[in-house]
Amino acid sequence: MLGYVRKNISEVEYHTWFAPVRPLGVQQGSLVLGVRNSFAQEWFRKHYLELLEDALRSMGAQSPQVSFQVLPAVQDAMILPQDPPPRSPSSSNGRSSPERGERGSIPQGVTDSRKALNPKYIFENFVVGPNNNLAHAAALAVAESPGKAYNPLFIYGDVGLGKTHLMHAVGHYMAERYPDKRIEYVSTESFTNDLINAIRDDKMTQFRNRYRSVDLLLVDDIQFLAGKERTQEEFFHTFNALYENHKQIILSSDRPPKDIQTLEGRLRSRFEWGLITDIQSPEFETRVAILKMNAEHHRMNIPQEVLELIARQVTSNIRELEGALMRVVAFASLNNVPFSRAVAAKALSNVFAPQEVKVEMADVLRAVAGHYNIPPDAIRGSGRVREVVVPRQMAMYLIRELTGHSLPEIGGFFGRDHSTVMHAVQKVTEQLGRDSELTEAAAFLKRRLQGLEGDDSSV
Ligand SMILES: Nc1ncnc2c1ncn2[C@@H]1O[C@H](COP(=O)(O)OP(=O)(O)OP(=O)(O)O)[C@@H](O)[C@H]1O
Repeated sequence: MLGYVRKNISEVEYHTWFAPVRPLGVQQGSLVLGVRNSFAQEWFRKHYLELLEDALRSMGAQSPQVSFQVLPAVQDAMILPQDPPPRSPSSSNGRSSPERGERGSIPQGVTDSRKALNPKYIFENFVVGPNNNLAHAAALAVAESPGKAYNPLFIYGDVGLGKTHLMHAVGHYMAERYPDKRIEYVSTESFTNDLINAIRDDKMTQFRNRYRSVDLLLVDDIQFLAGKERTQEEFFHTFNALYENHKQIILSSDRPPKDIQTLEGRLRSRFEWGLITDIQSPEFETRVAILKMNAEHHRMNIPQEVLELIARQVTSNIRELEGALMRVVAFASLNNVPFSRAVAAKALSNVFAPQEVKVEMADVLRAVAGHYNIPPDAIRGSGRVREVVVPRQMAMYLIRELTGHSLPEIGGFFGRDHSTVMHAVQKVTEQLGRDSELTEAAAFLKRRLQGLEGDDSSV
């Protein structure tokens, strides 16, 4: 549709109105397009409805219908990680951030995709750990001496480990220091698509102009070149043109060049000219640090133990890690409960295999105190009235059941000896099944401490 529209209106009009439009789906036979505000909605209805219907007709629709909806404003506070920049061919080929002919240094017919860089993906937001420190150091070196340090820089690693983030960071770094430099970020898919369009529309000169006149070329997911001969051929020439002019090239891939099947030998060897570096899955500490940074970034005070629980749950993909944090935040906020390990475990239980929450003695004490509505210190104190003795025995029993602590350790926690704990555990065990109130309390507290029950207090 966009192709049709673009041919029928001016470039400026196209970029002003159509670049921000998002397809929302089909409702009752009508294609629903998301627009930025009610003014745009009105404008589309008045000026572009017919054009859009014609576009659909040209694609074979019998009785095309198009309607417009205002896109909801993005609320920064609730949306934690920013989405990665659009990668689909229709939205990431540079059209979303065009400045054709508007900037002195950019030749006509050439896009400046600096704005396509995700603002979140900067060096300052990149947590360095043993898993990524080499890739990080290499990216920094390249950012400081583009075209000189390592060319090309080839970063590979599994999904969601920060390859795109590092590439964009170099882009931002360069854009800040050298505002006149041209930076192009493109996914291999978009590159391929642009090439296909250029061939079809007889615009190869513009295509070559665009890619061969940049100072920094960032190409994501280069493994998708596999099997695409024409794209490889064109990319080969782009690569050579840039390389010979000492322009920096950074490539990312999910595997090293030698493992990309059906990649032409001459391209493979070029990819190996510079530096090949990988990113591994982050260690536990790095995962916690990433979560902490994300929480702080959004001014959310999330206890360390909650971050640790999330970091234990998601071990390999950082995008998923950030998603898990977002789920926990949304869950706590929707249910209006404070962040706790139990809340986090509950929030994540639908997505990930339920995880054993490691229960600490202090957790049990707090939960029991909350349930019986007495201060924790009273439970650990020396009082002998029934109101504190029952909760104390319950707490000892639950600690014995849910933690790996020994009788003397539990005794130490309560300032008593191990025989007192043994007696308490026996007492509660005997009462279970006989005393319904105590049985229910034990079952409820157990579930809550293991994160299987809603958290209405301060577990
Ligand atoms: N070291 C890190 N510190 C902070 N955030 C990170 C780090 N690594 C990755 N992230 C975040 O994880 C998310 C996924 O990263 P990114 O998109 O760069 O992964 P990728 O390796 O390019 O994945 P794909 O293979 O899907 O393209 C992003 O939100 C990014 O900011």
